[in-house]
Amino acid sequence: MINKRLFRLTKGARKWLFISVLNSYLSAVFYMASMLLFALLLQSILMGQTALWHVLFALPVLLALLFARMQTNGHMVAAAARYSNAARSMLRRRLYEKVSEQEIRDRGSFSASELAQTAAGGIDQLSAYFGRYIPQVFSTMLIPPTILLVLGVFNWVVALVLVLCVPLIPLSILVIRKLAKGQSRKYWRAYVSLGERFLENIRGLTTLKVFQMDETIHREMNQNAERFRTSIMQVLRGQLNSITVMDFIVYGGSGAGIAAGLIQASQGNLNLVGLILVLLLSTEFFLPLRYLGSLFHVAMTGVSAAERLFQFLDLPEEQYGEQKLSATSSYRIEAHELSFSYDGTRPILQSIDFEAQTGERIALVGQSGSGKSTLQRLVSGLLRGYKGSLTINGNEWRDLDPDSVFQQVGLMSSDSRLFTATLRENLRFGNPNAEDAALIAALERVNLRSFFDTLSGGLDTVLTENGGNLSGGQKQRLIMARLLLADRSIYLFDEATSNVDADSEEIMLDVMRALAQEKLVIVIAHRMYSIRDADRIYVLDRGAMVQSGTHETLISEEGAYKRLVEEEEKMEKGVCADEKNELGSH
Ligand SMILES: Nc1ncnc2c1ncn2[C@@H]1O[C@H](COP(=O)(O)OP(=O)(O)OP(=O)(O)O)[C@@H](O)[C@H]1O
Repeated sequence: MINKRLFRLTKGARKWLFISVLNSYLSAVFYMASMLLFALLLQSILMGQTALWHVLFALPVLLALLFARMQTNGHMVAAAARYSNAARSMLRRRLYEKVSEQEIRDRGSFSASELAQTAAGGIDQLSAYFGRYIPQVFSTMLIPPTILLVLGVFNWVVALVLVLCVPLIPLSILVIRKLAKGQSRKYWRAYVSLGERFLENIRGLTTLKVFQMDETIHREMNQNAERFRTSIMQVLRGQLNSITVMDFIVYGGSGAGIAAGLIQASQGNLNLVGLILVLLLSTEFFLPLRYLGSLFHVAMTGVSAAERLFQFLDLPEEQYGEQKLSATSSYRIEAHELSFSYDGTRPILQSIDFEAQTGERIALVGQSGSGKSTLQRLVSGLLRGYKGSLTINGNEWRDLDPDSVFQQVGLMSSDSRLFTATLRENLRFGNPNAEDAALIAALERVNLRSFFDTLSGGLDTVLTENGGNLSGGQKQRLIMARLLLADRSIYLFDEATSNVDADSEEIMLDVMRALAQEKLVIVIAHRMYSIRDADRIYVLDRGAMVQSGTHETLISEEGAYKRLVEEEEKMEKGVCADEKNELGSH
């Protein structure tokens, strides 16, 4: 009835659940006490035995009980909301931790938009699960048995009739639950798929327009929306049907209890107070069960969202050590027989030997898919789970605490991002304490000073999403300035200069060369000419390290490096010839 894993997650917040259930129970007790008092008063009125002090005593007590019930109801709702909020923030925190851990590794079948939807809508669906459903399960276990006990004191036959009707409710809940589970899953899948496709299509709208696919996708989106509408209607229909069945059982059951009470009273087995209580409490006996039943659909939808969430949380995790990497002025990275696989089956890197140290500019080259980025990620400490040895200053990477590694390592790739914030805020991601003068000096190092001077807002200029109001070259140079402000000891550049103009590339390459005077710089290059003067070049081929050395030694060997250089030269000649032909034809 309660999803054990979801319930276990709320360990730290159960105090609020206890307070909510306690208040719900007290509220029911106050109600029963007020009904008993009311029944006694009514009996004395009907029997003509009412004295003035009866009324003077009963009225304030009734009012006090009413007030106490109102208060406990308020506390019940507030505590349940706190329980729900605490549970949802725990889930969100766990999800965000996992997302940041999983960012580099395989996210399995989970797209970014599904995760965003789960974090927002999915976890919100659980609001009713934690805030209403779970407290109600416990209240239902406590309140109806207490009412039964009170009625049983007056007449056990009435109590028995009510008890006999009870199994009908869990039975109907079980049937509804079976039917509803499939519907809730379908609803959640339709919801996620609609959101996912919508986000993807909006992001790729220009591409869709260029290929004149926007109309087709529009129609597809309409079909998705219709599927979503149908599944929502199914869930609502199921909910209405189940409420109708519940109502039938609740009012039928309380009718049976009242009928039994009347028969017992007519046979002289139930006094007037007892009869009035049967009339007033029979429906109250069934109401918690009915309310629980009506929450089932909401709860099931939340659980369906949680199932996907748990599948994500259960993806294998990176194992990190706790050893701190001590800060020093010189670092040496060594890999020996280093192998890696993302999924444990397909080898991506095989028996790699590699070394690099402060004061060097090291280049990694190779065909697309040869494993360069994977090696970079291992060296940056983002990926673990490797076989063989990878050390930094003699410390095995897998034993190190990731934060102490990230303090020394700066990584820039072609998909490093800028944020929707001012220029100053974006730069300060690198160093939150940097003064404006330091920010401007960093801009100067990447030759953005003159551009900065043209901005009317200066450092307060707001950048749109991922630097949308900058050119490709300006964006990458700005990201580089941010990295320089971080002042790391080891700099990793993964195709940082791809998609930038020749001028920007030259500026960025100069910065890398200058950095290598006193830092350790490892560059993944897609243009071979840009790393000709590197201290050492490593050549990867299908996950294996096939060559290493300087440009001069490598170009003199018949091997993968020479082939890569020749391919690039051939391509460049081809481009030049095309350009000449084009000019000739004009
Ligand atoms: N997160 C991932 N999960 C599973 N496989 C991955 C993942 N990232 C990369 N791979 C696979 O690992 C192999 C090496 O990829 P990697 O990105 O390291 O190559 P690369 O040499 O940097 O390629 P490119 O020059 O095209 O960027 C590829 O076959 C790729 O499919």
